[in-house]
Amino acid sequence: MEEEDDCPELVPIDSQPGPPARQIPVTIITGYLGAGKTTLLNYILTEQHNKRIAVILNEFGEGSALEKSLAVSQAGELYEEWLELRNGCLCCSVKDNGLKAIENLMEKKGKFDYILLETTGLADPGAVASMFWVDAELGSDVYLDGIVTVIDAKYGLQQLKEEKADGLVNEAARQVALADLTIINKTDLVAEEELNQVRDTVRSINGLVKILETQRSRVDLSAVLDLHSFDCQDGAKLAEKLQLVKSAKPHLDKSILTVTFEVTGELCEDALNAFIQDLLWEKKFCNKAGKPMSVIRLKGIVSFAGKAHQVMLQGVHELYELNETPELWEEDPHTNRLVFIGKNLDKDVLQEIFISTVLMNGEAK
Ligand SMILES: Nc1nc2c(ncn2[C@@H]2O[C@H](COP(=O)(O)OP(=O)(O)OP(=O)(O)O)[C@@H](O)[C@H]2O)c(=O)[nH]1
Ligand SMILES: [Zn+2]
Repeated sequence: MEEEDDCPELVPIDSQPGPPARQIPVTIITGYLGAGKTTLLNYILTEQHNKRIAVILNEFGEGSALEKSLAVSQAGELYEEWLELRNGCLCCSVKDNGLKAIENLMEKKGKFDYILLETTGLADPGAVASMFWVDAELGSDVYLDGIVTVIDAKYGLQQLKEEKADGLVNEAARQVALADLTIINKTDLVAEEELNQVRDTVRSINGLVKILETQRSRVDLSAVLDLHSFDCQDGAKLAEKLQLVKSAKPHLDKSILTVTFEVTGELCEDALNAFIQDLLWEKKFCNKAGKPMSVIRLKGIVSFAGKAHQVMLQGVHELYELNETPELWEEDPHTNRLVFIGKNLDKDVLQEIFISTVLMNGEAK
C-alpha cells in the first residue's frame, strides 16, 4: 500500500505578506465606450503567461441574455465558459449570484489563478469594486486586486471634460477617479501636445493613479496584474506614494479632482470614523460655494493615539476601511497624510474640519 497517498500533506503556514494564498485576485477593467478594454483583455489572454485567467465580459447582451460569456485562457490557449446570471447584468448580479457563479465555476472547473472583469463603458466601477471588496472580507475565494481604466487618447479629453446636466456624474471622469492604473490607449492617433493634455487631465482628476501609454492596449502584464492596491501590507509603499501627491489646482467647473493634505500629531479613532462617515455617507461638508463635497476614492496613512503602528485608510465609493499596517512610526511627530478624490472638494475646508475634530494635538503643516 502506498502510504503517501493517504497521508495528509503538511502545509507550512503561509507567513508571506499579502492576502491569503487561497484567494484569487480580481482586476476590474473599465473605461469609456470604445477605449480599448476588449483589446486589452484579448492582449492579456493571448500573451504568454503561466496563469489560468478567467475573463468576464460584462457587456449588455442582445435581448435578455441570462448567461455571460466567460473566456478562460491558459498558456495562451482560449476556451469559453458560460456564466449564468439571474438578470444578465453583472453589476446587479455580483451581489446576489455573480460571485457565487464564479465560485461554482471554480469548483467545477478547478481554480483560476486570476480573474479579469470588463465592465461596460458606462458602468460605475465603484459599485462592482465595492461588492468584491466586501465579499473578500466575508471570506470569499476572491479579492479585489485593482481597478484599471483604459482611456482613449483621441476622445478621452472630450469625454473627461464633458459637463453633465446638474447632479449627474461624468462616467469617464468617475472611472479615472477610481482607478489604480490608467492606460491611455490609441496614442497612434494623437500628437504629443494632445497626449500631454490627456495626461495632465488624468493627473488632475486622480493624483494617485499610475499612468501608462499604449497602442492596441499592449502593456507589460506585470504592470496590470497583481497590483495589490487594497492590501494593508504595503503601508510603506503607500506612505511613500502619498508624499508625492499634489492637490490639483481648484477648477471653476464641477469636475472631479484630487486634494491632499498633511497634518502632524495623533488622531482620535472615533472622531476619524465620524469624520469619514460625515464625508462619505452624510455628505455633510460643503465647499465655499455651498456645494456638498462628494468623495469617490480615499486613501491615507494615519496615526492613532497610543498605537505604535501606522494605520492605512482606504475608501471606495461609500465603503472605507482602517487597517493597521506592519509599519511602525519612526519620525516624531507622526505625519498623517490623506488623499481625497471627488467632486466639489475644498482642501482648506476639509483640513480645517479635520484639525478641529479629529486631531488630538499637533498642528497642520
Ligand atoms: N487606432 C487605434 N485603434 C485601436 C487601438 N486600440 C484599439 N483600437 C480599436 O478601437 C476599437 C474599440 O476597441 P475595443 O477594445 O473594442 O474597445 P472597448 O473599450 O472594449 O469598447 P466597448 O466595450 O464597446 O466599450 C476597435 O476597433 C479597436 O480595434 C489603438 O491603439 N489604436
Ligand atoms: Zn469591450
